Amino acid sequence: MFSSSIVASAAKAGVYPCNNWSFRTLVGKRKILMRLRLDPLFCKYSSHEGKINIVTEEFPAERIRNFSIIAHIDHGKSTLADRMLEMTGTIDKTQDNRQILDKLQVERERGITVKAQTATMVYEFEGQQYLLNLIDTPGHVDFSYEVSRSLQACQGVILLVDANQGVQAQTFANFYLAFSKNLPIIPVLNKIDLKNANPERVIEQLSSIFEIDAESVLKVSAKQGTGVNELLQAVIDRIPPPPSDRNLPAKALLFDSWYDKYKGVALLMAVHNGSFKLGQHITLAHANKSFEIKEIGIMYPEPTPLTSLYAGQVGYIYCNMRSVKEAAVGDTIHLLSSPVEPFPGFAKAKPMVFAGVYPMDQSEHTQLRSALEKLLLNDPSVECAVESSPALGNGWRLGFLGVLHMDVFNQRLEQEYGTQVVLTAPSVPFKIKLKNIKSIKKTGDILMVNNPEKMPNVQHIEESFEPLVTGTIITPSVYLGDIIALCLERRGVQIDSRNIDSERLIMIYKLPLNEIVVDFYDKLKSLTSGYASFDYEDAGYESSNLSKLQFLLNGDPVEELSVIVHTSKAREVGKQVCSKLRDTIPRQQYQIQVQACVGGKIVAREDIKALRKDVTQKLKYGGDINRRNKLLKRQAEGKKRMRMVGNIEVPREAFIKVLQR
Ligand SMILES: Nc1nc2c(ncn2[C@@H]2O[C@H](COP(=O)(O)OP(=O)(O)OP(=O)(O)O)[C@@H](O)[C@H]2O)c(=O)[nH]1
Repeated sequence: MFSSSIVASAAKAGVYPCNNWSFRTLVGKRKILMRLRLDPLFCKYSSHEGKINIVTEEFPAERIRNFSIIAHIDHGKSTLADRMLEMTGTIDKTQDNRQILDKLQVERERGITVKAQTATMVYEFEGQQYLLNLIDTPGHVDFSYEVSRSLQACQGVILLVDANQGVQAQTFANFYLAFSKNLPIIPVLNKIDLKNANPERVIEQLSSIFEIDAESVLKVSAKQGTGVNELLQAVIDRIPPPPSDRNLPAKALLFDSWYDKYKGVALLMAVHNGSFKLGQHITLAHANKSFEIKEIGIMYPEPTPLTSLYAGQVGYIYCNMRSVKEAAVGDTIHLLSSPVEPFPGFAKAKPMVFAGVYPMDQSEHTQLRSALEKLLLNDPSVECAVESSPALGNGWRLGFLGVLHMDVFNQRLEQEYGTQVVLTAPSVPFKIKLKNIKSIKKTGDILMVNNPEKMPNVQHIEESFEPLVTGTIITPSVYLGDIIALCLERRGVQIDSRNIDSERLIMIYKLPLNEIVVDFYDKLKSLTSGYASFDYEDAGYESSNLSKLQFLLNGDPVEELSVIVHTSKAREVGKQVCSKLRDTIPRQQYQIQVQACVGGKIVAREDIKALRKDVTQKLKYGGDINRRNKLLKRQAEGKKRMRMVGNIEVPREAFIKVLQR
């Protein structure tokens, strides 16, 4: 039974429960007004002053606009989204709204968006109310899959450019992404309030690089709100309504999903045709199951329940889906009773770096698997396959879009699911052409090697290939010399270099992915005092002189430490890892030789001196027998955590330290 005061206050606010299921959730969470199911026609949302009515049925597709904000990192996308949400009364103006749509802890801590977020707003223009669905996207190249996925649910974009920094590498990449999808682009200069903003120079850049008409560029200060109203009007004027038909059978594109521990999987969808209503039975084109819609609503900006969603609208549903595997982004949602032609689906993300992920302790394997499944649902750009290692046990090999992506994923596992993992050093995917030898099953085949342990013997390799990228660097011209030297050191080949205005250059380089994946961007930033920006895209594979660098302890190979390197870098990398091993493997009762070798040839060596360790030494001259036994028992337990390499005990922690970056 619900308390009568709760029911009374709900009724006063003009909201009504639809069923007991929703009421129970509400009462449990004590967020009564936020969570109550609403009158079937009117959605009264009273979480802030100035209540507004959203009459979803009253918004035909002609009065709906779906758009994304795209830009280089830190050019102000999330701040602009804050102002738009304020101006449309979606969030309270009196609060200190800072990057409201950066909802994840990792986003707040790092000050970057890693996950595209959707928010619905109602905006009045020329006496008519419009429903605007905005998607705030990440700026960093490692999260570009989020941008391309978001663009599938939009009919246009706002391209934001910092009026001080001008066009940067991700402005370039994002412009072409939207351009290739034939989406209308509204060019907008942001931060015009800054003293050193130079809007005229940036407009010139936009015209010369993208052939954008100077007249079409808007100027705003997302921080102060200047020009944001005009921008909202331009969204209505310049972006077309979604092409949709209410009279056709219900059909929606699933473009994002997440896991709620109470309600299961949430599906974020763009409704193309027809409508979806609470209680209806739906299915997905690639899931062989039916689900009942238990909750349906819009992101306002938090999930806000309604009773239905209509063609052209963007919103979420909960349908008691528990298995994350059933919610593949790009899939088509339709009513069980009326099948539809499915959407073609999304192109899969192409991982650039791979790393092994293992539980800290094998007893946490099941917990980690469950956490991984849920996080993979929210980040479909990560590729996942099981693997095992003698030192680290059973785990997974994950493929990421870059090292920042990998770091963020690791941080999210810890913060959102409380799981601590061992993450091995990142490796890029190499291709190996095998020799035509009878003993090899797949003769002449090309083998994808994303784990150095799996690199075939040198005698079996006909040719090796490494992945390349086309890198775009935009920099003030004064740093030209330093950047050329850095790219040369990283085996880069210049393809193009030209001025984009009197002070700045754009340089295009072909670079091996292996050379840029870990620290290239950091080096570039420190060389140019943070003024250069960098973006890259896949540029296929090229034949390369690759070697598998192995590590030996007293002559025995330790496979999980192997790395694939360009032969010219084998000695340098070998030295680094050998000295790390020397510092992390505890001294034992005999000397240990740590060696790095390529194809049997030693390229680096360190020694760990012998040490006679007797844990009972302190008790030699008198001492309690019980204490002595206790110490011996503890030592025996410690040995269980050792990986034996020949007769050398290597503690698991040593592997973790060496394998981690
Ligand atoms: N002066 C000034 N600062 C702004 C303006 N807009 C944004 N900023 C600041 O620029 C910084 C980056 O803003 P964000 O909104 O996080 O940028 P973003 O593009 O969403 O960043 P990512 O999501 O990480 O790519 C913050 O410190 C903002 O306060 C503006 O109009 N004027």
